[in-house]
Amino acid sequence: QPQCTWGLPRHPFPVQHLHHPFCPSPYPTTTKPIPPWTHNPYCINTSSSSSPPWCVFTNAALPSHSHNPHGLSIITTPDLASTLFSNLTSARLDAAYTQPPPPDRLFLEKPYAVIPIAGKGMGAVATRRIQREKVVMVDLAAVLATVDYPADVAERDVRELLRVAVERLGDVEGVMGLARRGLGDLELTVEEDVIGTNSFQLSVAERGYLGLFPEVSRINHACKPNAHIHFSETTLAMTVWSARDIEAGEEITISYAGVDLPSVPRREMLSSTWGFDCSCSLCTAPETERKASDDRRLAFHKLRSQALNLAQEGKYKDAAKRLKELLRVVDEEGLEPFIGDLYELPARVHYQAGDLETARKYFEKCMVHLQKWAVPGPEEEQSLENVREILARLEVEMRERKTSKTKPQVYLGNKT
Ligand SMILES: C[S@@+](CC[C@H](N)C(=O)[O-])C[C@H]1O[C@@H](n2cnc3c(N)ncnc32)[C@H](O)[C@@H]1O
Repeated sequence: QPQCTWGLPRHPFPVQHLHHPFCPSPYPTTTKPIPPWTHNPYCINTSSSSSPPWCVFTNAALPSHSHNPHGLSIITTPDLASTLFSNLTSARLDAAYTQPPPPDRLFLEKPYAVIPIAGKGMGAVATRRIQREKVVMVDLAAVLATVDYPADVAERDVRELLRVAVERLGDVEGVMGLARRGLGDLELTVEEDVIGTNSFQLSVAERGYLGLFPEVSRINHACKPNAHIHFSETTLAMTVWSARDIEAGEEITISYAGVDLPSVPRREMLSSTWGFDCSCSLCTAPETERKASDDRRLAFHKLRSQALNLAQEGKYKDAAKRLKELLRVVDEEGLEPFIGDLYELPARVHYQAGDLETARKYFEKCMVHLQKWAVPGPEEEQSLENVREILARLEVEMRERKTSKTKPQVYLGNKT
């Protein structure tokens, strides 16, 4: 590969301190922007000469297939920007918008419209019936802003970076027109208000970012939502999946907080982090209904920690009993679509308890959950590979069991 992703020739020898040791940093700039950026990076230097500058990197034409691309601005260091963009090849981006293929992915036309919702500003409402487990929306980040500034970066510089990040986007009005909380006392700039009101906290390449997704950010929160979101570090896109059948005319909702939280911490989190008092159907339901939901969510946490402790003590049959009860509670509370990463626990516990049939059922559920990452990144690929291997080994073991009645022999641990 003679060239680096951002168009510069590779170093003949690796440079140790760079994330991409064979690629020069795209900073300092040349007079012409270096692809994939459509603008020269806008950078501020920190007072320490040894720390890297913090810059805005923009490609105003992404996603490239869109008629009205909102663009992507990343606020980070040059090395980190190159890490993010080296993943974001056009093939991967295309895949984010075409994977999974129908029938799991919905049609070319949007199955929703953004319209006013009483008491919540705007919101996304289904314009047709959406079956459970369909891709409803895919949205590339418009702004990814680091939350890891070193202490010597001044507040006014952070504001300036945000201003430039938004100003350079392909659809500035679209982004500036998103919801704002307008926290008067804090004297926020419009960009800060928009980002603070609409962004999700994300981890990319093990760093913390605020991610703004203009289309997803029109979806309101519900404590018992009918859709869920997946963010891919590989494509920097957020995918919205329906969690149950959604009827035409029904509002599409996601959870901004942990979907398993009981009402008090949930409402506190929504108020402190997102700045609003939740008026979703669960929060406005009669007291008895809210209490029943809280009881189930508390039981969920209690049963999970009991099952974990019992499994650690090697009491797999008791752990399996707790997990059976836990999954009943999950079902009753309608949380089943949101707990995909929990299935590994019952899978392993049932395996250790000698119930290979049930273990296989849960490993298959793990697989379905992992496959939901529309375009899996390297970590998801590895997890998928692990589960595939486990399932193959289980099949062999089940066949052997049928002939000789032995106890489980293989420990289904992660590959080291
Ligand atoms: C990410 S935006 C969602 C879209 C927004 N309603 C709009 O008009 O663009 C978050 C804002 O929507 C409103 N919101 C979202 N979910 C809500 C809920 N469950 N109850 C009340 N307000 C909500 C709050 O004003 C919140 O600050």
